[in-house]
Amino acid sequence: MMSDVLWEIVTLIVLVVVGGGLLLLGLLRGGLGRKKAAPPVAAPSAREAKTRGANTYQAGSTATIDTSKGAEPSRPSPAQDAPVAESSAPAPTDAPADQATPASELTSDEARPADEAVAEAPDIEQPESARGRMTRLRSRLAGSNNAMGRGLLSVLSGDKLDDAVWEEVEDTLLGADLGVAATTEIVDGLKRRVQVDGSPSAEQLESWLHAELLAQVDPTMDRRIAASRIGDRPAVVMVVGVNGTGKTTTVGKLARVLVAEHKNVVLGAADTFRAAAADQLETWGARVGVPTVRSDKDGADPAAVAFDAVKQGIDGEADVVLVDTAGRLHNKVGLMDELSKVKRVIEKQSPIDECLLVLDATTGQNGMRQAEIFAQAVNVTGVVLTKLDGTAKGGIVVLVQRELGVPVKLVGLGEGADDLAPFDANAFVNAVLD
Ligand SMILES: Nc1nc2c(ncn2[C@@H]2O[C@H](COP(=O)(O)OP(=O)(O)OP(=O)(O)O)[C@@H](O)[C@H]2O)c(=O)[nH]1
Repeated sequence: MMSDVLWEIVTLIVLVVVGGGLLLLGLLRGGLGRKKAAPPVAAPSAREAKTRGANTYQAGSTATIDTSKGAEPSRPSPAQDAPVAESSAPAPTDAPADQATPASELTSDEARPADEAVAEAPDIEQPESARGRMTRLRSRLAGSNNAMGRGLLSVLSGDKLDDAVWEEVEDTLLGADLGVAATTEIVDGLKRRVQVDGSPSAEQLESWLHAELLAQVDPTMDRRIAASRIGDRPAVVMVVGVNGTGKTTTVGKLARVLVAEHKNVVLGAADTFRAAAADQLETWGARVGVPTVRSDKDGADPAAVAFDAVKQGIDGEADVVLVDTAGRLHNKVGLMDELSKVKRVIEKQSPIDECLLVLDATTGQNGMRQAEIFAQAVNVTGVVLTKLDGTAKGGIVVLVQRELGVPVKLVGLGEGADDLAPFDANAFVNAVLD
């Protein structure tokens, strides 16, 4: 009896010990199993953490002066010869176009590893010197405009110089957009010389024609551009003109001309009407290491942008500030008001030393009407005639100078980045009579 009770107690103890052990084991295994099944929490990569923490750089209304301007020039970029229309694409890099990042969207260098930032820095191009550009581009000018010269010379080289011949000379000059007054003066001048000389040789006639044309183009006009510091401040150049005439392109090309002359340039993107205009200008500037002052807001106040650009030019001791403006003409009063306001606001800090009017040479008389409207709003000091490579109407040079009383200072002779040349009266007449 006693041994039966003992056995029952021993069995009970064994069961309790084994059961407890199993329970403990089960609990332990269950706990570990649950831990294993939980998804791992990935630790953020160092790069992700930095990017999240970094501020995205947004170009504000003032840009910092790009100190890379003085940096050693890199090899010329193939983009230099690309059509200018393509310059509205993102800033030139060696990356394919769809990978290139517009300057306004760049993240600050803090956000990327140093080697990456270096690899993506835009190449600084070395623009071609402006000297002799018109001679280099002479074939472009001659290509379309020497039809007028050849026509005149062939008419004048006939057997006799009668009324029919003079009429044909007049028609050719008028057809090349010289305008009535200049045409009459040229024909009268030639007639007078013929009366004195009797029967001139073909060479003599050509040299008279050269002299008459040159007198009309007027080599004595002062075609220099205010682009050097005046006293203790930068020169301020305002560029006006109808959209599509090549205004923004001209400001970009002019910046290149000035950089080639070792000028320290600041660009002001005060054409806030067309959203892409500021990007386009900034791209031109970046190519030659020139800072662009802009606003990222569409339709921002152009006068405020112009003010900031001039301020940056003054503070940074630049040589020259080039201010691009909008030129929509559908509302003449609005345009005049806007341009006058830009002018007024700039003049709170500095006089405007130069106001260049950009005209498309292919628009002929229509362009002249536009020119007059601009001349009423601002004090135009010089004309840039663009697309002279694409027209046989080079006589517009003479017409525009007569009508506005200001010289043609620069001519656009192609879509290439260095196809803007200082206007040279002799080279122009030589090309026409080539
Ligand atoms: N053939 C030729 N094309 C030119 C010349 N200058 C500019 N262009 C072209 O003219 C077109 C218009 O140029 P833009 O600079 O965008 O015109 P814009 O007047 O500034 O227009 P907005 O920026 O809207 O004010 C572009 O396709 C240029 O490549 C030139 O001298 N010759």
